[in-house]
Amino acid sequence: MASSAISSRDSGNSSQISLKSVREALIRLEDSIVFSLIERARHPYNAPAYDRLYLKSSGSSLAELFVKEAEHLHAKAGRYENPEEVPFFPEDLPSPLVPSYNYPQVLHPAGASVNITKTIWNMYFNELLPLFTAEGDDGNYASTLASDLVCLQAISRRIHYGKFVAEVKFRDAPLDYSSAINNKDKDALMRMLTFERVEEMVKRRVEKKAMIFGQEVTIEDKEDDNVDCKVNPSVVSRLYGDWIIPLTKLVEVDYLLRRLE
Ligand SMILES: C=C(O[C@@H]1C=C(C(=O)O)C=C[C@H]1O)C(=O)O
Repeated sequence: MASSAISSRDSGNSSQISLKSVREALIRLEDSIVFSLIERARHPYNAPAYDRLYLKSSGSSLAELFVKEAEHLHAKAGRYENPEEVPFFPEDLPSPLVPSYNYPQVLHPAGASVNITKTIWNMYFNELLPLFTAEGDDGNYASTLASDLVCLQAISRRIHYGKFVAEVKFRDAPLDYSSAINNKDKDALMRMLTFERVEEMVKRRVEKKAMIFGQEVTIEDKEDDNVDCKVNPSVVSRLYGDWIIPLTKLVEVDYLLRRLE
């Protein structure tokens, strides 16, 4: 299954994007998110990596420096040319060194600029990380932050995918959406784009993925059903229920409000 609904080389005509293909991309991103959390959980919380006082002279945390510098490198390699990718520190990013790739232009230009990375950053470091890491400090801050970066990128990509979801929903019912957009009626937009049954399925599926992907695999058959998971499946379900799904919907509403500019 492709991880993107729109940017694969042979996807051709951008108008072929559908709610089904976008939802398939979201399902594939669940795997990336669950695996990234499992990788991060190899290390304890490692508080100095996030403490601005730890790097005495810089005024930033090691986490901020790490993500900024990584994004500079990724920008040079062309990462942010893809409309699915949103940097956490868009200021002063270098231009790509690579020739441009012709990504299909699916999004409305005004909506393309929706960016809620600050909210995602605060949620990840202040709320989520303490829920799935053990207390403690093993000193491995570089590999810890490399894992944080992968988590942040996967979660942010999933949430900002709401732009594509919203574009498809708009194209499927332009008259209904246009009237709510013209009235700036956020509640009506939220009601129109919400599918509770789909959300319930997503939460149940990610919990199951965390259970399956996070098991210790042995060659003997296990008799014990009480397997220890590398990341608590109920934390993954909560991550989706409390943060990823509501923030995806926030991106959808923000995108739609700019869709007719
Ligand atoms: C992303 C969608 O929009 C909403 C958000 C969902 C999500 O974040 O998983 C699921 C259903 C909808 O309420 C969608 O319809 O697929």
